[in-house]
Amino acid sequence: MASASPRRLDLLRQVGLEPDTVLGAEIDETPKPKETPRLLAVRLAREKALKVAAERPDAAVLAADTVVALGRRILPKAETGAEVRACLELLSGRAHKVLTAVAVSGPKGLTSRLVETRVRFKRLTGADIASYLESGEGLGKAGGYAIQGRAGAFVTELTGSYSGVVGLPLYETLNLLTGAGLKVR
Ligand SMILES: Cc1cn([C@H]2C[C@H](O)[C@@H](COP(=O)(O)OP(=O)(O)OP(=O)(O)O)O2)c(=O)[nH]c1=O
Repeated sequence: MASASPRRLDLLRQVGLEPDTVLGAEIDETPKPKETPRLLAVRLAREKALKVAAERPDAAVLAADTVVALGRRILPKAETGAEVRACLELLSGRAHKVLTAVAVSGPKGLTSRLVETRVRFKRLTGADIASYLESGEGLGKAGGYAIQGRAGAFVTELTGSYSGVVGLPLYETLNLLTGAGLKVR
């Protein structure tokens, strides 16, 4: 598995899969000029899978990438409290999309899937944002929040894949692994 994300590993384990090796794939995640959120997610997932596949030519490699988008606007992976606040202010009271791409490099080559989930947040109060910032949970997360934590209480509607929002859409991942000729129990 080409991921340094403990959440992705937890999701795989949730369905009884245990990767032989877990290796982070460090790549440049900067969007290209005018790149759409969907194309960005797919490109990065594929690049992560290929990078680790080059290091481990005989292994099957699974990678994923999550991008949060408001229309065509890509929200950053929030690295500071100020970025978390800016993301939450944008997401408050509206619907956004979480795009997670999964890529598998296996015996049949490289394949990928894109999973799109629409998430609506309640209108956030100043107190909601302040206490979320204090929790620190939004740091390092695409779009500045993690649905599996306190921000779960901000969600009024979700259409798509919950596991996709957390970082690895399980139904599509299992299908992709099976389609790539890998045996998954
Ligand atoms: C929206 C959202 C994102 N996230 C996380 C999932 C991803 O780990 C992260 C998005 O960044 P990614 O670049 O997709 O992943 P990563 O850098 O954490 O891990 P790796 O590339 O090694 O696989 O945001 C949540 O945990 N919960 C959420 O609700």
